[in-house]
Amino acid sequence: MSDTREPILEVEGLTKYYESGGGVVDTLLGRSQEVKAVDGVDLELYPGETLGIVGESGCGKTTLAQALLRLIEPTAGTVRYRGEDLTAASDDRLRSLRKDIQYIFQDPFSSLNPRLTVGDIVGEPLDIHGIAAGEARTRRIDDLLETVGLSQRHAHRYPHEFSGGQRQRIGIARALAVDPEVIVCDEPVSALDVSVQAQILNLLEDLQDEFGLSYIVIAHDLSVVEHIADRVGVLYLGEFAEMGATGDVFGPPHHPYAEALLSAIPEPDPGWEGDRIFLSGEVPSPLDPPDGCRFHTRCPKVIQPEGSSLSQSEWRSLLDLKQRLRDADALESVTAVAESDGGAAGPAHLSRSALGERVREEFDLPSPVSDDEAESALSESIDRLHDGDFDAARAAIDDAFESPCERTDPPLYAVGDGHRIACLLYGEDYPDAPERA
Ligand SMILES: Nc1ncnc2c1ncn2[C@@H]1O[C@H](COP(=O)(O)OP(=O)(O)OP(=O)(O)O)[C@@H](O)[C@H]1O
Repeated sequence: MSDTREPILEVEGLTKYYESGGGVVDTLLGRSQEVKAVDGVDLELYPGETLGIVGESGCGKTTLAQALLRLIEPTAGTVRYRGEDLTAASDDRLRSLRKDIQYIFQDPFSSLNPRLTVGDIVGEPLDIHGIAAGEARTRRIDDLLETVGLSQRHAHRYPHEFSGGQRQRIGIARALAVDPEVIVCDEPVSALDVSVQAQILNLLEDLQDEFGLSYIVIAHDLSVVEHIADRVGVLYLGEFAEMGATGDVFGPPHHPYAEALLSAIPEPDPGWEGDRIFLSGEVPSPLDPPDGCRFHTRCPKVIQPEGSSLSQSEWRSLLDLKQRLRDADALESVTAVAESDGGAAGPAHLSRSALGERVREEFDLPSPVSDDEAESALSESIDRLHDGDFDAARAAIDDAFESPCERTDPPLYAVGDGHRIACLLYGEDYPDAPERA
């Protein structure tokens, strides 16, 4: 969806690196590492729309949401609200801007002050911003409680007397108190029972219609954003992998990461087995994100060098082996088959052919693999491993198996109207890529 309207919120290059001191020795040596939680994110939010932001745990969703509002200080980048740069605003100005941009926290159990009555929780922002006092304040609180489906009599009770869904309603009433234009909702329903989730999402939608609100909704659950968002951004290791209208992101073409996330959405039909895509490996550490495309270490569609005749699954497995060899400092850390085959002495005592078999079995590689050159590089690497020469084993495989995805960090390529995907498959250098929309 291309939009000719002016965005209400415009974010450019937003970056948040956390300092991670490491251990005592690192500190003494003056070494500190940076957790690259959010790394140069651009986004726009248009008036009256809902932008969903999805991704696995740890991909930087909460950091992005909080850096947007300067609840944590961004390391770099700008956030413009109606043209005004929030990142350059004075503390006073920021306080006043926070009236327009509100934040709803993930956990309604811990985000409400247990010592305040519901009336005072909802009334607090009215006091802070000097919006209403006395009877007007009481009336406003009563109205707000009714707006979110609670009632006046709840004003004198305490948060612990309410269910999870009701507490989230209190959080929403509190956010609405100052008449905001934008609400950032951080996992607004993930702490709630499934039956209550739909009620809260419906409430958010009703309030959007009634008050013309714009939302950013953070969720790890794709079905939540499918339900509520007009556009969706898929975050991976602090960067957007894909962004577009919800219907476009949920349909092809996909970023391979988004495709894997979508394949994991449970279907209502219990007999449905589907084509779930299992990603290899763990999410890499944001302390040291992979070079090139951040997803290449797990991507099922990682690009092969020209002329390769390997199957895609062989290629993926060879890159997994290459990664394991890079990180390895002992044979045991390459292949986990130590005790059963090598006895107590470990895999170092395996014969050459047994070691080869174990490596192929563990990485799901046939013997031979379907490309002659690749087979000879793999055999050479296994030979060197058997000699205990890690550098040579690494070199044999490093040179032979190189993907452009390891070198080039893809920009977000336009694949349709307002639909963008950060994957080299959609770049001009790869004409075999799936057809553009
Ligand atoms: N204060 C902090 N100091 C150091 N690292 C942090 C800090 N807060 C978050 N991180 C790291 O930043 C990365 C992104 O975290 P963030 O909480 O933003 O992700 P998320 O997608 O919201 O995850 P979740 O859904 O689990 O909350 C993670 O690796 C996390 O460990």
